[in-house]
Amino acid sequence: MNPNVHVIAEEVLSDNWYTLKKITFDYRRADGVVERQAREAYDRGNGAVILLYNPTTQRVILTRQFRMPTYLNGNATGMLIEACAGLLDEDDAEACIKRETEEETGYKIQEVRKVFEAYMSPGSVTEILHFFVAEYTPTMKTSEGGGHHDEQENIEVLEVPFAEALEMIRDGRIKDAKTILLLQYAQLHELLKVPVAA
Ligand SMILES: Nc1nc2c(ncn2[C@@H]2O[C@H](COP(=O)(O)OP(=O)(O)O[C@H]3O[C@H](CO)[C@@H](O)[C@H](O)[C@@H]3O)[C@@H](O)[C@H]2O)c(=O)[nH]1
Ligand SMILES: [Mg+2]
Repeated sequence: MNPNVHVIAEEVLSDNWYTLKKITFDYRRADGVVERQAREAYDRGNGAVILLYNPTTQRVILTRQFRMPTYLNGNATGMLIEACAGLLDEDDAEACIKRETEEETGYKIQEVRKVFEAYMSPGSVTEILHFFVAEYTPTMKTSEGGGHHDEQENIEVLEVPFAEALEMIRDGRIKDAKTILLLQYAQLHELLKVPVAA
């Protein structure tokens, strides 16, 4: 607990699919002056994301789906290429990401490795995201994937050469922060080889 923060009031502004609150609080600045502030916070729970990579074929598994908030903000088709991800429910992050991987991509994976956690939009969204990587092989593909039919997910599964995925960051075809973080993690830690450009 932070002794410089004293919450005065919490008001629920919206409680539909997720929850938007307005928090009024007193904040003691470094110079000792106490200021009253208000901040809105959107709580949609926490999430997990995973990069599936195959060191033999030098490929990664990504997904493509429609994301309305991006459609509202400059993404002409609303389609977004992302690493497989999902919101946590009662399960822990590792169990959640294994289940989500099977639902969305059709790969049934046993071994995952957690690499870091990050707040993705700390000024407005409460969510912390758990980042994973895992190796996949063609034999792990047990179904088509595509996401939950009940949840109208319509997720397309893409298998992309790693070098091309990195190129897609540079040319703007990949514009999702969690996906960029994981692809750059893979590059930094040499999970896959990137051919040296001629
Ligand atoms: N009806 C309705 N459904 C919603 C709404 N918001 C989300 N959903 C549905 O709730 C489900 C959530 O699917 P998940 O796969 O669990 O989550 P995600 O949306 O892929 O979230 C992942 O990506 C986010 C964006 O990068 C991350 O923020 C999140 O942590 C996670 O990694 C999806 O079927 C989505 O359509 C809503 O307002 N109304
Ligand atoms: Mg998802």
